Amino acid sequence: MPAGVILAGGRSTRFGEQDKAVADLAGVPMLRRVADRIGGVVDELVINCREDQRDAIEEAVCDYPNPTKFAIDSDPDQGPMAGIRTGLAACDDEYAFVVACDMPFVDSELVNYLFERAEGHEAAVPRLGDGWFQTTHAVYEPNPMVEACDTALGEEKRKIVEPLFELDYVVVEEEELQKYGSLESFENVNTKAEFEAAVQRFRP
Ligand SMILES: Nc1nc2c(ncn2[C@@H]2O[C@H](COP(=O)(O)OP(=O)(O)OP(=O)(O)O)[C@@H](O)[C@H]2O)c(=O)[nH]1
Repeated sequence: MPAGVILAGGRSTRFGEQDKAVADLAGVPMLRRVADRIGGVVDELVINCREDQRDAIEEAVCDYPNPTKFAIDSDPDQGPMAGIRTGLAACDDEYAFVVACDMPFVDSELVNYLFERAEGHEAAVPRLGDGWFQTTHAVYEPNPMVEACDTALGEEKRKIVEPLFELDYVVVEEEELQKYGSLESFENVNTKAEFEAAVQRFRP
């Protein structure tokens, strides 16, 4: 089975004081909810974060059933693309699903489908009806994507779609995604209000 990479190296500025990765989402840290949701479709889990986040995140995944490793940012605050790069560089697998720590509704059926669509290509990237590529909810072949991120970062191109254009990638459109899973998968939690709304949805 392939790997899962959870991105958690952001500063949660819209969220407030606390690191949203480990915020208690109806009894379970948010990042752990993401990990649990994808646990059946990935065998190893790579967590990208800063060194100062590590202890709290380690506690959140200490009893996670699959092998877990950390990919720590040597140069923090370089944006999500740098996080994707660091996370993927720690993967030995043929493919990896990259997901943000603030996507607690991630749907494993969709993740499975993205792995299928990536076969024979270097990436499978969803695109929703609004036209945005969901690069932090996508499957990549680690080596080519790491190389493409290095090129983009080296040229100071910070847009997260930039490395894609170096890859043989397939776009998975909203209409297709809907047939295989729930679009809730792409919802992310940025603010306290969004977090409270998510808590209500997780409460029995
Ligand atoms: N490694 C790394 N990951 C990042 C960085 N910035 C954002 N991310 C991750 O990328 C994903 C999407 O980022 P955002 O939703 O903007 O999260 P954030 O940056 O923590 O939140 P804001 O500060 O409110 O923008 C999250 O999983 C973040 O943890 C960064 O500078 N480095």
